Amino acid sequence: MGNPVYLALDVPQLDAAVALCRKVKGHVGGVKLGLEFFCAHGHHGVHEIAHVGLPIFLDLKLHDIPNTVAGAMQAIHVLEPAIVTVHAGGGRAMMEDAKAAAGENCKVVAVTVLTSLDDTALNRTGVPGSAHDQVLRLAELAEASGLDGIVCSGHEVKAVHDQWKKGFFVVPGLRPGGKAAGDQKRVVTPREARDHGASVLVIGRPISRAEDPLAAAREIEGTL
Ligand SMILES: O=C(O)c1cc(=O)[nH]c(=O)n1[C@@H]1O[C@H](COP(=O)(O)O)[C@@H](O)[C@H]1O
Repeated sequence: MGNPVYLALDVPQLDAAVALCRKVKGHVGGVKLGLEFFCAHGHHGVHEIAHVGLPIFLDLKLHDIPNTVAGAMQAIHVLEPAIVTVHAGGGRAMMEDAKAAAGENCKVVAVTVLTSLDDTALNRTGVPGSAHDQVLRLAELAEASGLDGIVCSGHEVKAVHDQWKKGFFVVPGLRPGGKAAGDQKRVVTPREARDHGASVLVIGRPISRAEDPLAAAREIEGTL
């Protein structure tokens, strides 16, 4: 298996994002372009990053009525992303239509409970119980909707993997030992996530904000 680390390019400047990608190429398996990047640089920015030659994970967290989400999926076909995210909270019909509209080579994965939420913050959104149970419920719905997998934290990935053997599991909220969690609440190390069944490890600031991003990427690679 190749390097499972996808670098989250949550960097405002396009030239800085391209330079960072070039620097760590060979020590990450792909790059994740999220809302900050896409809102600032759109299709043009994705094309610029694609020239670096790493697989692209387009993390747009689509969440709308089925027709609108399917239209958005069709509009990003040309960018040939390897992975795209939608929110599981959009429901079964939305996920089914998103998958049907995605290209053949594009994995569609559902965001379950954001890694920035703990149980208390989740309960305040009106969802009772634990983040763990909600992730398992939404994973079941994503599988029934024909998606490839889900996004969850390293706290849940083992249980989800036990329930959905062939699922594709994206795990963010990763911090190599001792690194500041920041806004993340449900955090594990990259190695723990991998050992518990993660398919993709999403890592942003521990690499992008490191004094030496290449050294940070290499160090993480060495722990896997
Ligand atoms: O869908 C995601 O990638 C995602 C889901 C989630 O629950 N939590 C989460 O942090 N992410 C993304 O993963 C990345 C984590 O970045 P760092 O906290 O800097 O490593 C960010 O780009 C987030 O948008």
